[in-house]
Amino acid sequence: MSKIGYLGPKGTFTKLAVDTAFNGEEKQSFETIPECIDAVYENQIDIGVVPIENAIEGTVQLTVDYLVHQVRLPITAEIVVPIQQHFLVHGNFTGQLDEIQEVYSHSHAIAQCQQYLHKFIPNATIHFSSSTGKAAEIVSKANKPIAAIGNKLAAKEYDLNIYKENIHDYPNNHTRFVVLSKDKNIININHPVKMEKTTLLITLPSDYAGALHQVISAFAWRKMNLSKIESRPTKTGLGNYFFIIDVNQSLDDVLFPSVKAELEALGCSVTLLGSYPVFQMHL
Ligand SMILES: O=C(O)C(=O)Cc1ccccc1
Repeated sequence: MSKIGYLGPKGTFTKLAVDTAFNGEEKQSFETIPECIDAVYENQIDIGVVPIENAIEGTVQLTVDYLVHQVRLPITAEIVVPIQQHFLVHGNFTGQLDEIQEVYSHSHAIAQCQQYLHKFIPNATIHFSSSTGKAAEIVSKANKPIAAIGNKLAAKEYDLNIYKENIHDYPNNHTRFVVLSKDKNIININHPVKMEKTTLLITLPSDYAGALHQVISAFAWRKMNLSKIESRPTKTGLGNYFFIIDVNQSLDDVLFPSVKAELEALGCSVTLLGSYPVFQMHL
């Protein structure tokens, strides 16, 4: 039986993702994304699950940067989960919304509910917490009118009332979670595979006109479909970037080696971050 770590504490969306995708396994919560990734690296756990991208707010930069710059672990699966954000208050709170002085949540959850916060409690102070579960924990222990943004599991785990359901600004809210493990054979997710994907990290040669165009062309003329391309600073100086590219197919012996050779001939470096199945969850 594998030991699975996740961004906790109890009641996070990551925990919901883990509970839906894996059953029966031993689970351990971590307060931060780097702690969870480190634990896989140091073999304290076999599998780590952390958020990587939200449909409304975009990439979870901490996850990408930690995986690229600090601890390289293969992505061995992706779990996509629908996200519903609720406004959670302490059970003792019976007052009006405008009495709420502070709102706690993960920065992505706050960003997903920007319009609701702006419209209904524009004067509340926003506090960012390491996760939505942590925010719910803080509210459960507080003795003043504060609120958290989180899911139904958090309301249940911390005995909070759902003051208002579905406060996220856009209806089609989903988050992608990456499954990280040294051994891809231990991943046992009994759900239909939606698609196969490969994630590459590409660094361009500096000062080379049209380099990005040529990189994209290498995939285009091979009819390799890209579902994401994102630039991030290399952290070596202003204006230096690497690209993370998601290709909608699994690693093979023909197309990927030839793309790699073509890009390397241009002076690019190409690193594989993972080739993995994508599972779409329905909660
Ligand atoms: O904080 C959580 O519950 C997480 O798992 C991270 C997150 C935050 C907001 C939306 C999706 C995932």
